[in-house]
Amino acid sequence: MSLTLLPLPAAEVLLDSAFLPPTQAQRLLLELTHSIAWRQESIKLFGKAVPQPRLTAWHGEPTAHYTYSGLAWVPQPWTPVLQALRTQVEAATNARFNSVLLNLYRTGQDSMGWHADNEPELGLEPVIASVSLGSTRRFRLKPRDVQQTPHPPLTLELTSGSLLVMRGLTQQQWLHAVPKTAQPVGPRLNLTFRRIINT
Ligand SMILES: O=C(O)CCC(=O)C(=O)O
Ligand SMILES: [Fe+2]
Repeated sequence: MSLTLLPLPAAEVLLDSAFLPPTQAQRLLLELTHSIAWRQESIKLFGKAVPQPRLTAWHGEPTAHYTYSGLAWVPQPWTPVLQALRTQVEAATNARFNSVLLNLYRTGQDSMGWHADNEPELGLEPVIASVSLGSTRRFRLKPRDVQQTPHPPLTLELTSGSLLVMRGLTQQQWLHAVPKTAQPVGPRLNLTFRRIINT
């Protein structure tokens, strides 16, 4: 399959719903669920530590320092499985990545709020490549400023083995989220490949 550009103003969002064969996606889901040292990090909200509603892990080159939601992340080293997937993602996107953030949404109650991946370490127009494994979850996108970018919010169903790419102005002009769902859903594992620019 191949990446298809979505017709959005002031954004470059591409989706390949069949990036990985279902058997590889299933194998990766099981392998990563068990081998990654998942952690539930807390973020500080009004001085109070609030646990994030998902499990996370961060792997990459030792030089790829990163601050995320006020947390200083020390990357774990690449594993052979993550390296192999990175090679596949680099070939499909024609981009280079030096780190990957992993998110495990255990149930429909796990989620990610509205945000942009616009940390200075990522540069002005980052390429972010997102691989989804396991249960389908809704991925929401909306303009940061609807006056400036008139477009209604949209929802993508990110299925197992899909590849979503955000690049160009997407992180400057748009926000994205993975909302909670009341539907009974199994675990979903998401990997976002990133390039950290250390200045
Ligand atoms: O789980 C997803 O699809 C999105 C993850 C995400 O937005 C992030 O890690 O910044
Ligand atoms: Fe994000």
